[in-house]
Amino acid sequence: MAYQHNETIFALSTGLERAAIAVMRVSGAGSAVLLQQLCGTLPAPRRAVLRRVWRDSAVKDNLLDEAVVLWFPGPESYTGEDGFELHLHAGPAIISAVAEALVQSGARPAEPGEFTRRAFTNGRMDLVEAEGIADLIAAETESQRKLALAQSDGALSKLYQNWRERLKYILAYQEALIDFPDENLPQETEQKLTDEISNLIAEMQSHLQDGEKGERIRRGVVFAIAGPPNAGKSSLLNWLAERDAAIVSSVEGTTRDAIEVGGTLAGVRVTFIDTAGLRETEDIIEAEGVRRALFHVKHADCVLQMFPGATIPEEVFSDAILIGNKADLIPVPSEVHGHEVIPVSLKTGEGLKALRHVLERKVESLTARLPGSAPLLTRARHRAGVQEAQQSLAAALEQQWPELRGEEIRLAMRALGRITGLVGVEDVLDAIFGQFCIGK
Ligand SMILES: Nc1nc2c(c(=O)[nH]1)N(C=O)[C@@H](CNc1ccc(C(=O)N[C@@H](CCC(=O)O)C(=O)O)cc1)CN2
Ligand SMILES: Nc1nc2c(ncn2[C@@H]2O[C@H](COP(=O)(O)OP(=O)(O)OP(=O)(O)O)[C@@H](O)[C@H]2O)c(=O)[nH]1
Ligand SMILES: [Mg+2]
Repeated sequence: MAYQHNETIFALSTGLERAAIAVMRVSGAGSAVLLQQLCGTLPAPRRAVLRRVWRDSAVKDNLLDEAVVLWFPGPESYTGEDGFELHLHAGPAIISAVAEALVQSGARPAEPGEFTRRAFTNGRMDLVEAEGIADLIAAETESQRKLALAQSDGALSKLYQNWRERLKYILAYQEALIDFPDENLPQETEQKLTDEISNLIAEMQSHLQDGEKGERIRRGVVFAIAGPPNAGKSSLLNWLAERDAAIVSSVEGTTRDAIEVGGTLAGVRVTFIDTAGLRETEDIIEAEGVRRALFHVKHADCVLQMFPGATIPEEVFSDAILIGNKADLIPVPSEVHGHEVIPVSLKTGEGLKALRHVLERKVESLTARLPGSAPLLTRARHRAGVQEAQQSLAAALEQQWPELRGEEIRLAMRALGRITGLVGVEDVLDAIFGQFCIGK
């Protein structure tokens, strides 16, 4: 898509559901003329004022609304361009009349993420911060909110920038080695460079090995509920979901499709997946259900492995919490193959409070961080970039020739620069900003 900066764009930046106030946001070079046309003289920068909004204020043609108006002259604005906001009464007729007036005066509706894309292009924020803003808008839980706020505020960007800056220094010394081969830099300096590269590799390693906590907080912790038919898996899902999400029946093999339900535990987004009862079966549809169940067992962050009463499972899945159900009917063993069992009854409710407690602790341990620890990795895109940088640095250490070593360091810098959007990112911008909502 050819990118036009001079076009003036507008969008409704508040939710589409019925609300009292609607914020119409405008950005671009034509903003001053547009605002004067609608509301008369320009208000003081960044001050909220009450104004009448006209289709054409000069001739007092067609009063559209009385609104709170904000004028944001560039570059001290969100996008870095001239812009303004109309805080309108949220009547659909008002919103469409104002939108029509804006279009008639040459503005066009913004594309998803276009305001933030302009902010990025105008150097108001980097790509990692822009992604943080998208996450902030999507955040549904406390942990998502905190993670996104730190990222949109530049904490993660600083980490990547710091690595890149340090590589720049290393490269400068490397270049000195290349340019003045005779004036051999002291052995000590060479050792320092090698040490610093090793330090960076180690720092990147600990960032990459954060147990995917950031990614988990973003997408949610996934629990798969698995076990033999009739164990009470769907009953458990319904209890967790607080609604009748899955069919419960005494017929073995009731559940076939995997049924996903979202929720919040300990301030963290979670997904519970109910699956088909695991057994050998001739029924091809049920067999497909079992195949899918095993897929979820393999990919979940934690398996809630359920068995009914005394029917002890032969194997315990890795990362599993063992739940012995139907404690009202049959005594449940307190451990299986050395693993602790949580006895519950989905019928009487016994043990469920203790189970919720165990799940909350599990979620906490899967996402917890030490206070003051380095920012978490949040996206596969960043992970790929850091991995690439780390591989280039490992290759740099292998190189004997300063020229080739310098080349590897440059590749590492490039990989980091792509994460924050400093270099070579045109190809990813459409994909990144296309995921934003309109009006952001
Ligand atoms: N009404 C309204 N609320 C909003 C936004 C908005 O655009 N409009 N935001 C949009 O995302 C967020 C706040 N972010 C903003 C970031 C920068 C500027 C801005 O004008 N910055 C100038 C001036 C700063 C100042 O007044 O000191 C600057 O940084 O130079 C405004 C909002 C959340 N709330
Ligand atoms: N007595 C008793 N019955 C239960 C309990 N939990 C579930 N049941 C019953 O056990 C039967 C099976 O429950 P489901 O939740 O459908 O079991 P499931 O594991 O999803 O079974 P499949 O989908 O066939 O794999 C139903 O009749 C439930 O009412 C319990 O704690 N005690
Ligand atoms: Mg079921």
